[in-house]
Amino acid sequence: MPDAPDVRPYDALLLLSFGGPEGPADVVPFLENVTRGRGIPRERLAEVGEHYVRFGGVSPINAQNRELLAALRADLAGHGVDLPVYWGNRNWTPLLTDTLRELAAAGHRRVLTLVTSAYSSYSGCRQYQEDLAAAVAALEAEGAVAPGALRIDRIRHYFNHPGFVEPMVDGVLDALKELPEEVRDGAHLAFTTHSIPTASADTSGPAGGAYVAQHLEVSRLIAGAVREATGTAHPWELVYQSRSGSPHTPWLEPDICEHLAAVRAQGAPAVVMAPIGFVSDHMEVVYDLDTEAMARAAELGLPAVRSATVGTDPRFVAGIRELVLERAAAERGAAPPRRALGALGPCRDVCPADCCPGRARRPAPAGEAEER
Ligand SMILES: CC1=C(CCC(=O)O)c2cc3nc(cc4[nH]c(cc5[nH]c(cc1n2)c(C)c5CCC(=O)O)c(CCC(=O)O)c4C)C(CCC(=O)O)=C3C
Ligand SMILES: [Fe+2]
Repeated sequence: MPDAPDVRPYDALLLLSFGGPEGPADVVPFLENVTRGRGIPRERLAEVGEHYVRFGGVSPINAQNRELLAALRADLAGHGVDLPVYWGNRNWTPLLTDTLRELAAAGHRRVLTLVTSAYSSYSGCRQYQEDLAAAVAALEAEGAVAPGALRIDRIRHYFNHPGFVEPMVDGVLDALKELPEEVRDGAHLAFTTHSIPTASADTSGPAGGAYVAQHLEVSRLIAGAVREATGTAHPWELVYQSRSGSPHTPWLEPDICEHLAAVRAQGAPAVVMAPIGFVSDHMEVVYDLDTEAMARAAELGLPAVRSATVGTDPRFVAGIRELVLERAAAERGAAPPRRALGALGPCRDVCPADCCPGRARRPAPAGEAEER
């Protein structure tokens, strides 16, 4: 076996995710955790609660994270990477603070984090950093770690890493094959992601506008690769789903369901919905797309298929390993190769302090203001 890859300075890897209910009794407290202080209308909460209830009160997200955890552990072990992998969530058990307490008790002090969101936005990036800072502060306050002793970093955004994009290209190719042959070549590609308030989209990333720019880049990369593989230039568009918040606040549009009607009216013979905004088939995918948008497509008489998320695709898991080793090398002062597809280039390792602002400023982890 070749020498074990150098993971210094890190001594643990943390999978940080959203969390979801695991039974009917969890649904309301979970939604309360998600929406605390966020002014989500009651009707919207009741409606989203219904989506969970339809699935027996169980979100698929936790099982999917357990699978990702197992796949990561197997991949790291198979490549001699000596890093224990822990898992914690923002909104449901295992809660981040409990995971970090356990990890700290096991003696770990330099933690690298993988967040289950590939893009820059308040919800997908800064809010997770705030969660980490709050959890560390709680552990310091209870005396579980000395002040400043537990240091947590995050791997760079991976939306344009080949390990994320390539499995989705194959997913779209597979989805096209599921369509009846006579509508396949004319099929439109609808790349979908979570809608967010336009105000958050405008201020996302170091220079603003990163959320949409990054999704457009991934859409373009996938559409280009599909064209290369099939010889057909499928029309495509980036659209949004899972809008929440007050109807008076502008959120990114068009919604996938409106888009389906629009392309139907334009004469599209079929649609592939590609949920590029998500890393696994959690509730936003199985309800908002597979249930709601599919029903809309059926109503419109529009043949539609949904392509796969990356899930535990071995290329995605290997890509995470590569990003972990890349970041470790960078922390040791080396200049590792930083693979990224397309024109945007690799994201920086550490967000500037004014990146993806939320409503109220909360402290993010130490070192976030560093430029790299
Ligand atoms: C950008 C983004 C991602 C992708 C990045 C990432 O993965 O983080 C994401 C993921 C997810 N969102 C999820 C669930 C929910 N999101 C909500 C509410 C909101 N999401 C927002 C944005 C995002 N959300 C926003 C701006 C709100 C408004 C309230 C607020 O400003 O925070 C609500 C409240 C009810 C509602 O209004 O829908 C729920 C229940 C689940 C779990 C699914 C499961 O259980 O399987 C996942 C993975
Ligand atoms: Fe969400």
